Amino acid sequence: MGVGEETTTTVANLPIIDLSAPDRESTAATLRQACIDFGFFYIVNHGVDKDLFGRLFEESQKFFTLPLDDKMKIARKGIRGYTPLYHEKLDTATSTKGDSKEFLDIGPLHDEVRDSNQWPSEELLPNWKTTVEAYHDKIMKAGKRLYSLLAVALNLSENYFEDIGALDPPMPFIRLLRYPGDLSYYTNEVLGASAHCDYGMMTLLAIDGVAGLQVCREKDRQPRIWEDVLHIEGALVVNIGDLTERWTNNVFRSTLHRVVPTGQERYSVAFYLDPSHDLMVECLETCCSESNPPRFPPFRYIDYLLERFEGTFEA
Ligand SMILES: O=C(O)CCC(=O)C(=O)O
Ligand SMILES: [Fe+2]
Repeated sequence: MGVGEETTTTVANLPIIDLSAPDRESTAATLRQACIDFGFFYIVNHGVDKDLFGRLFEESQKFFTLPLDDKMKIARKGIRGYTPLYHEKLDTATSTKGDSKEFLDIGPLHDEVRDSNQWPSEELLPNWKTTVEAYHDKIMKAGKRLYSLLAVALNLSENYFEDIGALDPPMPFIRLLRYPGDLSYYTNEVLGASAHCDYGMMTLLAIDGVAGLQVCREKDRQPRIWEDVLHIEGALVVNIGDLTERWTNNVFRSTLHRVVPTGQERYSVAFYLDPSHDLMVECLETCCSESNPPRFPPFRYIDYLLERFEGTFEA
């Protein structure tokens, strides 16, 4: 767990945002406060039903249960495909081997790039692709609702992110993750996911009910205080990424988080809701003023993203 870090006993009391609530102004106000206080919240009534979550986790489990040779047939090329245990290290400040997790990244599914994805063999897993595509479809719809709610929460027009081309095209990634249950895969330094902030706009995370996810609200304070994020049946956990922190001039926070081992195997599915790679990101007009000037110069999203990836993957 690292020197100077406390073990956690408290539970993060994260706000719950109802995506289908009729009063959008009041939902947006709750979202704003959640992004200022925590950078993490739950969403409910998001349009992904229990049956689809069930099928998604079932297919995920089937993939990770395949022999390593089969999984390596779709080993990561660029930023898509399978990454075995210990090959990614989210906390680049530590000198140990990578995180104890394996995962499969499925990139955007719009027409021009959908063929760049690597899918498990249809003979081995006949329902895999259709299940992940169905999940992508539903969660992207939830993501678009979040985009407009976020705009309202920032005192911008509801279509703000669409109007500036953030969805032109959107570049979301689905990451299916498995953390081994056997504690011999971990050490004090090797966690399931080492402490990190997400890079992009927002992450919508489906977790399977096994504990392990923790947040640290004060990233610069030592020792770090970690709080457990509990699973709420049917809810997704959402967190703000560094891109949004910069976009909002640090008004919304991108919160440090990690996954610690519990002795139980754990599955999760992250949906990184990322904007168009060519998007120019500059401080939102509602987040700066003469007395509070922008803290970050404008940047093109892909340039920033590639910089963030540096050093996290083993060559
Ligand atoms: O598996 C989890 O619960 C967290 C995953 C995560 O933080 C990430 O993929 O960025
Ligand atoms: Fe994360």
